[in-house]
Amino acid sequence: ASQITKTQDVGFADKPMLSIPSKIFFGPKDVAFTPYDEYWRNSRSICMLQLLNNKRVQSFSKIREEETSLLLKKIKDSIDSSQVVDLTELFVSMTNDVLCRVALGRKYCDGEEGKKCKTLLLEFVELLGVLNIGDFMPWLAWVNRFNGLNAKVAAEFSAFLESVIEEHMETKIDDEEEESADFVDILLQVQKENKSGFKVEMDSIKAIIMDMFSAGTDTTSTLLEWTMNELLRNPKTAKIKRRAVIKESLRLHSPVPLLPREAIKDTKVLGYDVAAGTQVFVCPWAISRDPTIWENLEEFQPERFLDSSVDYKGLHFGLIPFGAGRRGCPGITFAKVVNELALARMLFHFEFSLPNGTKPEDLDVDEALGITVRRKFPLLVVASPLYILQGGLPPTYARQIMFLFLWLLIVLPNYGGTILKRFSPRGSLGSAFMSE
Ligand code: HEM
Repeated sequence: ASQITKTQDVGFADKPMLSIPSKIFFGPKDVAFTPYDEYWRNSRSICMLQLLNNKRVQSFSKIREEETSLLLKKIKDSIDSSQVVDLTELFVSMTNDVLCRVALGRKYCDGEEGKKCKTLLLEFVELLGVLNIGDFMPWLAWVNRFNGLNAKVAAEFSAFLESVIEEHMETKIDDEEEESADFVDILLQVQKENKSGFKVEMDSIKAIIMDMFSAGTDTTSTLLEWTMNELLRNPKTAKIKRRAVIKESLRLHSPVPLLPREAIKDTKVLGYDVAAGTQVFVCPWAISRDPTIWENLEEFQPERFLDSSVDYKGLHFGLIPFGAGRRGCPGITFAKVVNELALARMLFHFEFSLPNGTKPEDLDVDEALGITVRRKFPLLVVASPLYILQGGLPPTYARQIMFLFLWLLIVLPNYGGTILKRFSPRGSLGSAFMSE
């Protein structure tokens, strides 16, 4: 990994030309599947400087808060109706909705009307996980060509984005609204200003937006799903600081298992000859389970990160879930804040257990095949409120403040410790997360 993404980063910065992404991204004209050329440099720079920089990610905080509140409300509703919660479904919905609002300005997947749009989005992301055997063994290309069904999904998604872009073109945003601009607004602005001399065509806008969905939704919901999976299997670890928990989840379940690269010129890697055009796959999943790097590697032990400087930003090659080098993930900050907020809020408000008396150690950990490694089956849980005095999730904070006030005034000075221990043996769980 270090050879490919650091020492010889430029020499392996190309991506294999895969037939499905090339078709659905119009060339490809996105960022993730584009060869290492002038086009990639320009589109990547738009992503880094305009769409995913810290300031921009910060400007979407209200969207994150609202969408995580909605997630909590759905969990609360499940408690009120004594239903099992499908966390997988909730995470997929939340990440889609966040991306929809950030990229397109509003949710298109709400209500009955939106069901079709939701299915379309999910099918589109799935499409990228389809392996076209012909890309690797040309003589088998006939086995699964880019078939009619795939082409239909791609065309529908493209038409949907076109209508969204036209809608945006009709509504002008002024300078004051700059702060609340979504990705389509920003890309249209870059197209208009044409400062860098890079001509942003309509296909590029569509492809970059499509990239945000394909690279940002599945990966984020997969990470949330596996983190909850591991916290359910190892309840004690939830008390450990969340960053460590997320790092350990990324170590055991790198959402993207393979980083595809292509050699630009003839070279040598660790003594082996590698010819120009050779496809090379770095495997973060396997590296994270390498016994020469990790102890007790099958165990979920977030504490291993507590006194360690190892991070996932691409500098420690034993942990590269976001890749590394010039093709490394530009969405780390975006993903980090959504994940941390969703997890912290969920664990602060609720306790989760497995339905039908399933023991934590019996929770299945089967993985599905695809561009991301998701759980094979949905993660079903039973939720219960963590604090006995918590009166649900009011639309405003007024009720919570009132409860807090009463709690501080009457209950806490007298019986605080006893009550918390008695009714919520894991009371410190949420507090540990929120204290950060
Ligand atoms: C937990 C969440 C995420 C994970 C695990 C993840 C992981 C990755 C990985 C492994 C790569 C390939 C890196 C390489 O080849 O070295 C990548 C690329 C990329 N990611 Fe992410 N990602 C996540 C979230 C996001 C988000 C939220 C966005 C945008 C909204 C995003 C946008 C991209 C883009 C555009 C690329 C292509 C970069 C290029 O080829 O230059 N990712 N990501």
